[in-house]
Amino acid sequence: MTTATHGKHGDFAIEAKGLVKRFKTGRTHIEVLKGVDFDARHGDLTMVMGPSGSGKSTLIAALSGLLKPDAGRVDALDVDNLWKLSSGRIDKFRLDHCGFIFQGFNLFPALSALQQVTTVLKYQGLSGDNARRQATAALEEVGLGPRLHQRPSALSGGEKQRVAIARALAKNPQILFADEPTSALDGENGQVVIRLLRRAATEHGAAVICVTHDPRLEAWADRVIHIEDGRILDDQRRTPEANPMLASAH
Ligand SMILES: Nc1ncnc2c1ncn2[C@@H]1O[C@H](COP(=O)(O)OP(=O)(O)OP(=O)(O)O)[C@@H](O)[C@H]1O
Repeated sequence: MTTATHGKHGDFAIEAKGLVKRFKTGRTHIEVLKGVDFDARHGDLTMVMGPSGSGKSTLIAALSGLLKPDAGRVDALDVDNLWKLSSGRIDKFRLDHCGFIFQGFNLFPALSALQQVTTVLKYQGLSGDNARRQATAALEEVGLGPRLHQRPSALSGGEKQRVAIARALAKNPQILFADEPTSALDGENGQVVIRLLRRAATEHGAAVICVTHDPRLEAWADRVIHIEDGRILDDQRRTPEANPMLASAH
């Protein structure tokens, strides 16, 4: 199951130029993004690292159509200047093309693992049977075949995060945004999540953009971007280790 590279921006799934975002706190404005240029390619696992408060989550929100920047533009897939679209069309773009994974899992307490995933697919227009089939396949891919009918309260943190990943991947998104996806997980579950993100890039061809403090992710990344105080300080392309499990054990 590979997403063909497409979109008029070629290899780039997303390109942003000159992003500025300010927040008002009392009478003062703080500038959280100070003219950030950013891009991410299909098939790459791009890591965004930086200290707390450096603007990582704000960047993800501006790139994904969740938070309007004060200046700058975002071109994504076939869309020129995402922020010029109506809010309804931005929502549709996100629903059709983007997956999200957050540290808090964001699962509905009353729904089983299978229902968490089918709900999103039905919202996208799939019929009940197709949604169930696709959701089951996505949950099996993350190793949750035997836990399809459990609710979040009966799942471990690692399993909940895998449900969230299955939900994000089930629609085969071209862009996958992950914000601190391993921070609530122990080492072993963190590794499972990292491997799934790697696979989303390599096997599904998604542009995976992952904000993290977790240095274990670095071995799996194609690119590591460091952001500090609203500016990109460093942008390194690297070759992921053949066996990052072993690499990270040293
Ligand atoms: N809605 C808001 N109103 C005011 N200030 C905000 C708002 N959202 C974020 N900020 C501020 O912007 C700065 C950057 O926040 P952001 O969440 O992007 O940082 P981050 O790098 O993701 O941090 P962390 O690693 O702690 O999650 C912080 O100082 C934060 O307090």
